Amino acid sequence: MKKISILGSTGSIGTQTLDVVAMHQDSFEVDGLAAGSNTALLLEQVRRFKPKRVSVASKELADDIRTQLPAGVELYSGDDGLVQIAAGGDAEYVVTAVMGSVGLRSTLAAIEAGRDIGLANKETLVTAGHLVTEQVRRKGVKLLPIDSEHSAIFQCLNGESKEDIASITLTASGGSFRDLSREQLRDVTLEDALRHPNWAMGTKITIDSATMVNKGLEVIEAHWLFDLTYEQIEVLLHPESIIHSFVEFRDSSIIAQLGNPDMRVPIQYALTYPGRWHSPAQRLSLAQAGRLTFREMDFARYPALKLAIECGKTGGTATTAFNAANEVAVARFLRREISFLRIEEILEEVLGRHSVQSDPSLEQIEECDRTVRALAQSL
Ligand SMILES: NC(=O)C1=CN([C@@H]2O[C@H](COP(=O)(O)OP(=O)(O)OC[C@H]3O[C@@H](n4cnc5c(N)ncnc54)[C@H](OP(=O)(O)O)[C@@H]3O)[C@@H](O)[C@H]2O)C=CC1
Ligand SMILES: CC(=O)[C@@H](O)[C@H](O)COP(=O)(O)O
Ligand SMILES: [Mn+2]
Repeated sequence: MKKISILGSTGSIGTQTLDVVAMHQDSFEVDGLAAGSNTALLLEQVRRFKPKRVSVASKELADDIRTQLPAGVELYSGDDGLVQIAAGGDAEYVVTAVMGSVGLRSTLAAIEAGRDIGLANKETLVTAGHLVTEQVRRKGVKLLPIDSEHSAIFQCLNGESKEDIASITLTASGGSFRDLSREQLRDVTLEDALRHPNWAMGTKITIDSATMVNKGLEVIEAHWLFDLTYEQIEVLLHPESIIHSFVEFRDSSIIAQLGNPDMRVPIQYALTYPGRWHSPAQRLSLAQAGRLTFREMDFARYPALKLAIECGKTGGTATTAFNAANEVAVARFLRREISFLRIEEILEEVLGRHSVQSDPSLEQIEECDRTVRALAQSL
């Protein structure tokens, strides 16, 4: 029995993690669940998976559900609530699946408590990768990637030595607007942007895929997870999302990981590593797929990807600022306050004004995150 807690249990990754748990009920016990504001779904999850502790985004939401929880279930709220689910109780493994840098403190708390991490919350590594990876090393815990590209790279590197890696390539679907020119992006709607061609995901990451910010965040995530230089990390357009990513070694061999786009596979692998268990995912038939296609990444078409990689190379608070500005810009687009192209403009404007601090402490990261959010909201 592996005891796990899930931060963001009501989201796309959170619910799919519980699908995996439900499929292997004799192997997992759910200790804690943290949700945001979807209390109806959280209560359903409580009835089904019987966690000992739960958390919601605010005290008001906690007050709403207090009387509906079974006796004995501990109830927490807010950012401290997330930390309680991450580091309290006796889970040995924490899945971090909240959206955004709000997940940073709870991820650090889970690592400090000696828990292995299944990491979906890529913003945590983008905003403070040096703090997270340093703490992982110090505590000797496992940091297992859930993001499909990083799970693919992790699988390709199994048993290989780091010195033999020439480069890794993250594949990109191209997102909802991959067949549109920049000119055509002027008039796109929120509904269009939310129609990802291959993956059903939360709203924020779906918009990030359309701007190609998602791939930028993933390049930075890969830098921290695999300790590679930015020069070793490449990006390739692959509209079918069948090859999830690949590694080229110094002898020119390439090892890739393939599968139908279904997040339950990388989620399960992160939970069962190094084991491979039966999964409900539909098997990939290459004969049926017929052909796989690739296009070189067009950095002029996707300027936010270029900017993200530049921030990664700069380091320090540049990636913190990039992430915070993006979270705010995407939230504003989702509220229909700004147009799709304005997201990129806000990123450019914020980064243009940002003074980078190198090797920032947690407090400096949080201060940068706060300041940039205020600026991105005001633009
Ligand atoms: N979806 C996917 O296929 C993939 C996602 N990822 C990454 O995984 C992470 C989650 O993505 P996804 O599942 O799509 O996102 P969703 O928006 O679907 O889910 C986000 C989850 O976080 C919770 N949450 C949001 N804010 C807070 C808060 N302040 N306190 C506590 N909980 C909060 C939400 O709660 P509620 O809904 O109750 O408000 C929800 O459970 C992101 O970092 C994303 O980049 C990576 C690869 C693939
Ligand atoms: C499923 C997953 O890992 C997402 O991050 C996915 O990669 C999004 O696809 P694109 O960013 O390639 O459109
Ligand atoms: Mn991904």
